[in-house]
Amino acid sequence: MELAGQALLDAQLDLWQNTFAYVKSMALKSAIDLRIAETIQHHGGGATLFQIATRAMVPPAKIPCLSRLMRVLTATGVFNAQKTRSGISSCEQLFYSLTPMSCLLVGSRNQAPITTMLLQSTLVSSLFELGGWLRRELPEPCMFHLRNDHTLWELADSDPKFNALFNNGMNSDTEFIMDIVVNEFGEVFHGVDSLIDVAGGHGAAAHAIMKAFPHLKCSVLDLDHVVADAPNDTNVHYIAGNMFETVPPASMIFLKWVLHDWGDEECVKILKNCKEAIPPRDKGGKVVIIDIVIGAGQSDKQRKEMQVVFDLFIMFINGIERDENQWKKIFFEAGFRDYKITPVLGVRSIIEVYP
Ligand SMILES: C[S@@+](CC[C@H](N)C(=O)[O-])C[C@H]1O[C@@H](n2cnc3c(N)ncnc32)[C@H](O)[C@@H]1O
Ligand SMILES: O=c1cc(-c2ccc(O)cc2)oc2c(O)c(O)ccc12
Repeated sequence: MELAGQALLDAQLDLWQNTFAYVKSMALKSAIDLRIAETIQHHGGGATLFQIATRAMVPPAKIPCLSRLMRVLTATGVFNAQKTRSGISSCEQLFYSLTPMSCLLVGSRNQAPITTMLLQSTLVSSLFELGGWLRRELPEPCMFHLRNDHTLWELADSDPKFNALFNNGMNSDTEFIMDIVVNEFGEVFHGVDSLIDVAGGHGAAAHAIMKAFPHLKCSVLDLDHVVADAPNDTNVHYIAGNMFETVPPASMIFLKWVLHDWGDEECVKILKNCKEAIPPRDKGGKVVIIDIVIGAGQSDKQRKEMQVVFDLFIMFINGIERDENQWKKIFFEAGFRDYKITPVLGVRSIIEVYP
């Protein structure tokens, strides 16, 4: 392909957009670190540069740099900026406000904890290993292990700060998505009287389900050290155990963001244990999975791109996002007979699996 003129410059622009994508990520991270969305909300939905600088403790000499950061965050749709005349001099100044994206950095649907977790250095730096990791023969450590000398789960177990960052991040995601699941797709839980949230962490999903359906008896199964730190002020019942060994009985088994951590063989093992835990289909038994199904649902470019980017991202812990055929294969190998994919959670789907 011989490019010339404008096409050549457009190609360079594409290259730069991909090369500098991380600068946008770091601008977003700094907006969270400096609590800019909270400052805008604190000032009634519109804040000046000076107000943002004051609450973020940015010294006067750095205000021009902060202004340049705000220019990027406005250009990339994180914030809006509007010119307004104010004060005695009636000079023009910018008022920054929230966009739908930055509304997710404040309030009850706050996604700042998961965004902070995703943009911290142990995770981001793992992806520096991608090229080298691809050249290594199997079996070998995942990118996270190569970079940090521990698996993610080992680090969570040994480093309380990392553990808190990870659990708070996962909790904020769970609260966000479960609010939609129970309010808009609550029929998934109809006819169910007991549920085990397998590998449910600190129980944010079980808590949301119990709040919406108080008759439902909800338990969380997770590893000893996770259950040891679980909150004790809820009606959720916590069970310390290993999903590869056994899953306690219930009419429904719930798995959110769990199977994408594991290869097919491990998933089949987990799903077989889930199948043993539930009654037959005509007695209401089913497994409900919240995960990505690549290619399911609206196939707009942005959604499809996010699904495959997420798949590459989760490779950092040897995880995988699956398409329908890949899911089908593990369901049938685990002995299930039927499944239904409802692709209604943005890039994620609700998958109901029947014995
Ligand atoms: C990505 S987190 C998902 C947590 C939760 N489902 C959510 O969406 O917030 C994966 C969870 O799997 C748990 N886990 C890993 N190995 C496990 C095992 N063998 N048995 C039970 N839980 C396990 C981890 O402790 C962690 O809480
Ligand atoms: O490192 C992660 C990140 C996530 C994740 C990303 C985006 C969200 O909105 C929620 C969660 O999920 C993970 C996960 O499920 C896992 O088992 C390991 C690592 C991560």
